[in-house]
Amino acid sequence: MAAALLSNVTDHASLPSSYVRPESQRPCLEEVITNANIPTIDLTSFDVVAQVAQACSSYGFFQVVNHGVEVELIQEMMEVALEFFRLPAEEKAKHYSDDPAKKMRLSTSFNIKKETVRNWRDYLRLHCYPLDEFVPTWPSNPPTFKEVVSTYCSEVRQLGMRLLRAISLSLELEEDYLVKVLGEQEQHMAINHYPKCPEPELTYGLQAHTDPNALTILLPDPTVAGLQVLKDGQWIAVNPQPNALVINIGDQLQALSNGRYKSVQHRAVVNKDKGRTSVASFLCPCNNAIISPPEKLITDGSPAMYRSYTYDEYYKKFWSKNLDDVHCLELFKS
Ligand SMILES: O=C(O)CCC(=O)C(=O)O
Ligand SMILES: [Fe+2]
Repeated sequence: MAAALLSNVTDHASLPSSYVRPESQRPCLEEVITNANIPTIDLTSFDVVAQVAQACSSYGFFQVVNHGVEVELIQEMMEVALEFFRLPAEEKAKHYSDDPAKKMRLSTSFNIKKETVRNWRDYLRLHCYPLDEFVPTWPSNPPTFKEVVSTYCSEVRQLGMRLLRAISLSLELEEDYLVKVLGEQEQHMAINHYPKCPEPELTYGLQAHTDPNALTILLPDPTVAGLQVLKDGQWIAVNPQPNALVINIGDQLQALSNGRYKSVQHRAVVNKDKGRTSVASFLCPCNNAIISPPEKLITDGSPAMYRSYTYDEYYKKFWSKNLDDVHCLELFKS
């Protein structure tokens, strides 16, 4: 099974047809805007809430600096992620699974049982909260994996809570509104690895999608750009900044903000000369959290956009679909 992993092959001579997108769905790399970038917010600035409001309503994406996650830890996290994908095929095979219900699995593409065209990506998905429940199930190779990743997860969680409080305030809600509604949040991680690709203009590392969770904190590869964000119908390249983390609003914050903040489409493209690695941390509502727009954000001019639902219902629907299908939130419109 693990033979399916892209990272088991050092140099791919040509792009297998299963990865080739139809002409109308290719990335058109020459049309991507590379000199714009998403907003950067210094979390020590005095007007963080106003900057968050601006970034969330205009881009749904921003980078943060002075975010409190130690620089050495960020570097160690990236290093252990790279090391993991360099492990021998037999070692990686132990973790391989295509079943999205598994709480720890190494897989490839996105959802190979549902999709028609593959994505040029391998990924390791982990559940990360509570740590003492899940760390024992994680890979023990590389030997520093558990320690580095668990420390990174706790720091990122703290940052996530801080951001959720700023986002609540930016919506003129009580500071702990979102943290309370989301309940005992789950935390998932996707360590994405996109090897060098022989024909990057024909495929994606990860096709356009929105994140189904509440808030995502991405550690991008500092050496190569690849993440692109849709803004006013155009794809903007996110140029990684040293030690910055990339934040985006997921589907649940779009619903909980009654559509004021958008869970924006983004994608990862690949390139010929360099592999790329990214580490996405997803804060997810607890399964029985009720997602429903706050009274305060429902007005005559903006009625409730979505019906109430539990996150469990949403997440099951999300994984039962292919990313090419209609957007999952559309199915929850009131
Ligand atoms: O690799 C990236 O830059 C994006 C990853 C991503 O969007 C995801 O894992 O949901
Ligand atoms: Fe994503």
